[in-house]
Amino acid sequence: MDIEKVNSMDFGEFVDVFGNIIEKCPLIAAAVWSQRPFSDLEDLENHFFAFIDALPRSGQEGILRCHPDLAGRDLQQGKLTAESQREQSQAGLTSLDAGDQLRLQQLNAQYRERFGFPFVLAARLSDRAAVPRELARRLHCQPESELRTALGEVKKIGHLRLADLLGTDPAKVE
Ligand SMILES: NC(=O)NC1=NC(=O)NC1=O
Repeated sequence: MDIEKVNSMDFGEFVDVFGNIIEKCPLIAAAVWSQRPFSDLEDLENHFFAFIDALPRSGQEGILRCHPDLAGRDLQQGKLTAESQREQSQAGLTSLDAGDQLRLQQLNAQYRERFGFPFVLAARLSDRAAVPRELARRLHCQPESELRTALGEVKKIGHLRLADLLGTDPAKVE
């Protein structure tokens, strides 16, 4: 998909295609649409990220709260979005043994208790051994820096989802 095609989309098509770049936050695509035309695919991505950066803290935390837990209830109940299902499956989270699953649930609960939002990590860049390790590490971070870290992960997830849609090379994950 090239940038001319993106710039030619009407509102409905744009939100249909890009509505889940940020998990369960189609509002962001709805807002970004009105900023077309985009000079290139990176410019499109930067508009998504700029929207997130411009939100008040409540909005940024709201984005994090729209993310399903890794190996959490939505995964167990088959309620994940297609993108999230693919990501969590690629990280090996769909085949954890009972012990690993319980440990992740406990860590997720501790993290949510401490920060007030769920632990978010780009699962496609991780694996079943690294997820609990990274969760346990970040559990001890300060709230301000952890919010920035978590939003950085939201952007990595968004970058990978955009790369899938646009057929671009996902290599540039800063
Ligand atoms: N809490 C999360 O980090 N969720 C997720 N990360 C992903 O990469 N996909 C998810 O659903």
